[in-house]
Amino acid sequence: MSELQNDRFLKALLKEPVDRTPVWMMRQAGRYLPEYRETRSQAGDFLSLCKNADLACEVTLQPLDRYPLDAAILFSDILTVPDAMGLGLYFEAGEGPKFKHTVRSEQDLSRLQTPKMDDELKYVMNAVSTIRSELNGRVPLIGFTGSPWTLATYMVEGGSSKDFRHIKAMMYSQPDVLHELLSRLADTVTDYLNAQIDAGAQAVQIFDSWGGALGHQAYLDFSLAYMNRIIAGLKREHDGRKVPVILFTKGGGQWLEAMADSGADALGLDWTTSLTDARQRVGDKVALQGNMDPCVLYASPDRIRDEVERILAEYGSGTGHVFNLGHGIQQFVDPDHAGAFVEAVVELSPKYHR
Ligand SMILES: Cc1c2[nH]c(c1CCC(=O)O)Cc1[nH]c(c(CCC(=O)O)c1C)Cc1[nH]c(c(CCC(=O)O)c1C)Cc1[nH]c(c(C)c1CCC(=O)O)C2
Repeated sequence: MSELQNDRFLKALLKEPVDRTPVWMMRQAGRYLPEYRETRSQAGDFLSLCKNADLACEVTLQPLDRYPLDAAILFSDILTVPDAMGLGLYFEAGEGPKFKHTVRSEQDLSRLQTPKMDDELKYVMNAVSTIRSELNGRVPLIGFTGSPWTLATYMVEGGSSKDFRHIKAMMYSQPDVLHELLSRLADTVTDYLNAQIDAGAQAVQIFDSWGGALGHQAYLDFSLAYMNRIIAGLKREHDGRKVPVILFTKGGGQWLEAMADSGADALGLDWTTSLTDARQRVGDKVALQGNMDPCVLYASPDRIRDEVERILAEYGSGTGHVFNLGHGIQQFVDPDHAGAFVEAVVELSPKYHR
């Protein structure tokens, strides 16, 4: 495996000095790029694209060919895990993900399969190793998983949800069933991330997209507790180098202190939290990733640049910041605006590292 040519992303996550602030975008490979839409139509549909290592690799690299990004992220989806547990994932045009089967009872739980990383989920590991070899050391590759809580929301609701009524009803009236589901997910997801690390992932991110929908105590008991368990079970080294872990709870700004005790190296922040406050609260323990509102990319390149400058100043000088959006880039963004964002970070950030 060839030497890493650009390691400022890994260094910033470990709070080692860097020459400028590293930058990548959540969902950087996706529908806002015409070349992505082209490759997806070649694959037939989104899931076939995820399951074809060569095409998944191709779309992973597309944003890197356009922009000076400091990391690549595996092209896949968090819902590959519940799919491999037997729930039958499919995508309805314009409606997002759906499952053929849901998990709402003890009996549903007993039907769940325990997927093997070298069988049902082998295609993900093939994508990781194909991407690593194709990247050839340009930038590090990020692996990822959904958090147990976030995966469970899709498994219990049967798809996306606004109110989370089935899973919250379960949480309040059958907490043991939900704990059992979360526990099974924590074990599977720990294996899943370790298999990605073995296959070549150089950092991993846990996406807890819906942790912010929980009450204070419920977040600690039903989301964070299981993420703590995962992090404790991860192989944290590969090829003699530390594999940093990023924990991202969308809407989790109020729990940063508790999240900083999870063992994660970095916390992902959405745009509702100030980087100055976050750094004061937990900056001695963890690095911070974020946190521009993805909708800023609908504004002009000049306005985007101003916002990048504001966020760089909000974090302040020194390492420990990975620039990102506060959530995934949206499909209607102009690719040139995404370029203006990345270039602004590249151009404006060196003065914070002198
Ligand atoms: C909740 C969640 C999902 N998937 C994911 C999350 C957590 C992050 C978040 O909060 O956004 C994570 C994800 N999904 C995708 C990636 C790829 C890596 C990346 O570039 O960041 C990652 C890291 C590709 C994708 N995953 C999906 C697409 C769009 C599929 C298409 O091509 O039509 C992509 C590029 C599909 C997907 N997958 C999921 C939904 C709700 C949807 C449909 C949403 C929509 O329609 O915009 C579940």
